[in-house]
Amino acid sequence: MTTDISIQLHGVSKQFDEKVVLNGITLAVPKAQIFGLLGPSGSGKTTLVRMIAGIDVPTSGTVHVLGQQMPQLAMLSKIGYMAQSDALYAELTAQENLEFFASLYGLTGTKRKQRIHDVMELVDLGSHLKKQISNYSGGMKRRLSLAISLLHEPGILILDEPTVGIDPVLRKSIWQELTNLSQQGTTILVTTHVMDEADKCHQLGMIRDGILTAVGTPDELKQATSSATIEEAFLYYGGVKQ
Ligand SMILES: Nc1ncnc2c1ncn2[C@@H]1O[C@H](COP(=O)(O)OP(=O)(O)OP(=O)(O)O)[C@@H](O)[C@H]1O
Repeated sequence: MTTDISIQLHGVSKQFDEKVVLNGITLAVPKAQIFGLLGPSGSGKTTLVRMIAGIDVPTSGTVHVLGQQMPQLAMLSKIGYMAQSDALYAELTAQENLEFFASLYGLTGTKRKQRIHDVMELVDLGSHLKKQISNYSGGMKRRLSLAISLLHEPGILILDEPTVGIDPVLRKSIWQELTNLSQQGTTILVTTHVMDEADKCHQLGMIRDGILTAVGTPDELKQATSSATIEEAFLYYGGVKQ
């Protein structure tokens, strides 16, 4: 495996009982790239990112992250994962949630304090640190989940629809930060339904019924489908446009 590939999948399939959800996915994501996964609801995006994060295992095929076969406990500290549903402790404050995750990642002392401050500023929740999560809105919970995934400065960031419920102004600054992180060497895998976000990715993978139907830069996918926009290309690969 070449060292400049951060995420490598070979023939990854996943079956739940009789149902084939992913079918033979082979994919390589280079280091420092923002790779977007696009596909209709139920096409298998979450199932795929969960296997890359090491939370689930393929029925067949292999997943390597930074050259290590997944799942692997030692990779926990190298991966930031933001799931679609927020994994937060509702009865605790934001600060207590952040401190819990920081301790999982071995962050202590001044460094922990600094990181908590930095990630909360980034998601514009700096003034809500002491608030109990049960009093957070849906969008605030999403932002806190994103902050937690960034806490330990992971080399691999896996974000499952990170900007759902986040207003356009903050969405823009979050994407600016994702671009900065990728420029500093972070590899980012993101699922999205938002087309202007898809356009900001270096490469896109289109998934339909568990099959990776196309991979390329936004411009390549537009050209290949004679589409003026990514939305049109998405509809083509999603099977809507004839
Ligand atoms: N644990 C499970 N057991 C059985 N079926 C499952 C399980 N997890 C996912 N599925 C099925 O796998 C398919 C793909 O689901 P997945 O959540 O990966 O899709 P998705 O592309 O992320 O959808 P969305 O965009 O709506 O989030 C769906 O039909 C779903 O019902």
